[in-house]
Amino acid sequence: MALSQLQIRHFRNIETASLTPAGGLNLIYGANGSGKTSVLEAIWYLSLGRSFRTHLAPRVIQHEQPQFTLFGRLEQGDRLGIQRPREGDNDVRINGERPRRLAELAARMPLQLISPESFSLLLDGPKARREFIDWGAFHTDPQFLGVWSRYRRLLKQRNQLLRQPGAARQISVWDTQTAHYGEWLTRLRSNWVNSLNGALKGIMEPFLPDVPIRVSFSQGWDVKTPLEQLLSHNLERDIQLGYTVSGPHKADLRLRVNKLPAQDALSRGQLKLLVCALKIAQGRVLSQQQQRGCLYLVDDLASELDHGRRTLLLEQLQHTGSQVFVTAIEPEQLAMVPWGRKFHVEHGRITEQTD
Ligand SMILES: Nc1ncnc2c1ncn2[C@@H]1O[C@H](COP(=O)(O)OP(=O)(O)OP(=O)(O)O)[C@@H](O)[C@H]1O
Repeated sequence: MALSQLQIRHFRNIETASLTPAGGLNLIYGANGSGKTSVLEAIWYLSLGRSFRTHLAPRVIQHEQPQFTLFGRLEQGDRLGIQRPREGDNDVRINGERPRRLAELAARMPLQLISPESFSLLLDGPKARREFIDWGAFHTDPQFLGVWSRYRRLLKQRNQLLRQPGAARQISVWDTQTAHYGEWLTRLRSNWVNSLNGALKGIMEPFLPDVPIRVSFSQGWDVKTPLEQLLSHNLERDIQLGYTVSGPHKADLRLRVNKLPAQDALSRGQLKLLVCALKIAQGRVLSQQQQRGCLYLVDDLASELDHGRRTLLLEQLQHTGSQVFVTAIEPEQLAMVPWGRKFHVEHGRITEQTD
């Protein structure tokens, strides 16, 4: 899966740009504030219908402009487009048609973002790690989205009923369904983490040799207890608290080094490498299971990494065989691999550079 064409109009400081990226490594370089991250943000927006920097979509529309437009063509021919006016919603098109769900965009263009903020995967609460697991389950199992949405709806309804006096009997009736979808969701997640663990071993070794990292799936409640039994057992407490305390909505990915949480045992550079290894492993399992890879967006690759680790990361990205977009301030910082294409960004203008 690769973008063979990208057009950006009135997005951040980019007035208009048209890129024909390489199927492999693409370098986007330029001074601070030139618009490099905005290119990655545009690709991300085109896949997910939102930014990774703000939840306020009008912020990404170029100042003084009424809307932005993004267009991408995938190598197998699909055409993706999004237009976003200051007032109103995204107008999304796939091959000229409005999709029923935004998720249809994401399904066509799986992305992994590695940025200086990616540490949050390890440092923040479990939500980011659940999303990380769910990314893989979503892209490899067509049932995932339906099962996940159903569980979320049932959980929301349960939490509403927990706050209604006298609804205990009604909750018990619904709990059979909640448990059914919750257990199903957990199986899909657990399958994904098992596959991920297999791929991670080989990837982690060159990144963090001699660091014994253990990755395990925590499903959100005691594995020995069936979910329906747990919900029934916790009902009184859940009513008192007004929400469902345990279940798949509390799932997490645990990363430990010698029994310590990874974030307490590793340096910042090592944490960045661990995040990179996890994201590269996600893409590898996807391509093994689906014969289609994901696209990697790597913002400010050089930060926190020494020359040897930068080389290693670039080589590992190259080995994925995926399309990769990397930003850097100085192209010389990343001259250790042959780049498919290089783009120079200056005050929002993007030009392809030939050596
Ligand atoms: N809505 C907008 N309209 C116009 N310009 C904007 C808008 N939002 C942000 N900008 C400007 O766009 C520029 C590009 O920002 P971007 O983060 O893409 O740069 P960058 O090249 O990645 O910088 P750095 O190397 O410092 O990370 C910034 O100067 C910013 O002030």
